[in-house]
Amino acid sequence: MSTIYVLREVRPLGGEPVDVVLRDGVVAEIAAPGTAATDGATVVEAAGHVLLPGLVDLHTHLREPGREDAETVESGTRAAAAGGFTAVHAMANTSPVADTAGVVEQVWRLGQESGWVDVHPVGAVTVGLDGERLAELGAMADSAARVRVFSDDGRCVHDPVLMRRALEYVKAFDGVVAQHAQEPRLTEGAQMNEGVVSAAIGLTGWPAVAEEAIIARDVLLAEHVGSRLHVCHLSTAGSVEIVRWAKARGIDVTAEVTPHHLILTDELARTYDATYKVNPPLRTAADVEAVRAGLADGTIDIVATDHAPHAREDKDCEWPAAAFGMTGLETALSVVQATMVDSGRLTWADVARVMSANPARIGRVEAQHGRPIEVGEPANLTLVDPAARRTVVGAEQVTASANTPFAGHELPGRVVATFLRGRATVLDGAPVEAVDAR
Ligand SMILES: NC(=O)N[C@@H](CC(=O)O)C(=O)O
Ligand SMILES: [Zn+2]
Ligand SMILES: [Zn+2]
Repeated sequence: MSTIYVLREVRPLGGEPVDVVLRDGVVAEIAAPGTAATDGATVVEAAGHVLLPGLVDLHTHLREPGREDAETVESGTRAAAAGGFTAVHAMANTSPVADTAGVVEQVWRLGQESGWVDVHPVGAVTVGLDGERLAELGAMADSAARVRVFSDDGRCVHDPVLMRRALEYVKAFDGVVAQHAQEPRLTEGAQMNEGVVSAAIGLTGWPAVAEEAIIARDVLLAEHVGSRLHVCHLSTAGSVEIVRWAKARGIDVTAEVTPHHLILTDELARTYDATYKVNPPLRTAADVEAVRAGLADGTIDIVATDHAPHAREDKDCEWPAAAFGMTGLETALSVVQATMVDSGRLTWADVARVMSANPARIGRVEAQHGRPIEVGEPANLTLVDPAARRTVVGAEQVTASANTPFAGHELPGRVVATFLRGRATVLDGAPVEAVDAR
């Protein structure tokens, strides 16, 4: 028999307190505060805590198969649950690449076995991410993994003919192409944002135009083909402007920003600490302000972590030799609270939209995730204590990798509990071990 939970005096979406009862995998009852029957139930005292729909990450790197030393499906999904997520989309740049029905089904099955979150594999757009031949998009869509998001993330689909064909192809199964917007010729050897700091410290720059030129091209291609485009980890003020223009024109484009691009700038490169080396690079304070404004006004649809764990030897080296990427699953919600909620730019209901409902809809998992908190809905939920503060300690992170850029930072908010179909994956702020999966 499954455990019954009573979340006492909790505030759904930051609203008025109620008791929420989880039973048989669903929200079974919503009652006046302090009135729900607690016989046989586990009571979670949640006064002052905010209840959100379980977070959905459209952009996670789980590294399995191939780099299990950096992360596995098991460790990455446990980190996701700790961060308040109930579903993640696992990027295709594994080894082998997730470019066939066989590989996406393998990742999907590993996700099922892990039981921490629902894992939805992303399929590669091109064979081996080589940018030359389209992968078996239809076979991946029809597989048990039911792939709807396709991306060569880590690489840009830079050939406009291939990009056009991919956009045309995915229409047949309501898929979306998620583009890593990076013009390769403009970013050869690039190490960080091109600007005042790169000039001062002598690292090769990655100009904003290398991102913006691809986004501009792709929104026009999406319009021409009548297809759906998603822009990964948008990072510049110009990119926000282009997406805003495209949406005003009625183009079917969605965009994401990462937590790190909402708070960190290229000034950090002066440390030469490769923890801050990421693709796209950390930009300027003006770009940070522009992406915050874009997220607040709906131009940017979602926050996605781009959780990119790397083994120590790939990060503990000189900047030019280090891998691009930083972890993010366990700090995402706190960074969004710090930058957007505590500043009054987003409400908790908005956070539910940009971190759950919108990513669920874009990834076509909205039947299970990003649902309203109502009786009868699947109990995929996250309980947050917004008044808590914590100092991030790298070694205490659940992820198997140590490359968090927030070590030593004090951040607001704490995920107290996460529920996947009514089963607690996290309680009292810690993953529930011996998860009796499914
Ligand atoms: N974001 C990164 O810096 N790295 C990602 C690839 C990517 O998202 O482009 C990775 O796979 O490590
Ligand atoms: Zn990318
Ligand atoms: Zn990525």
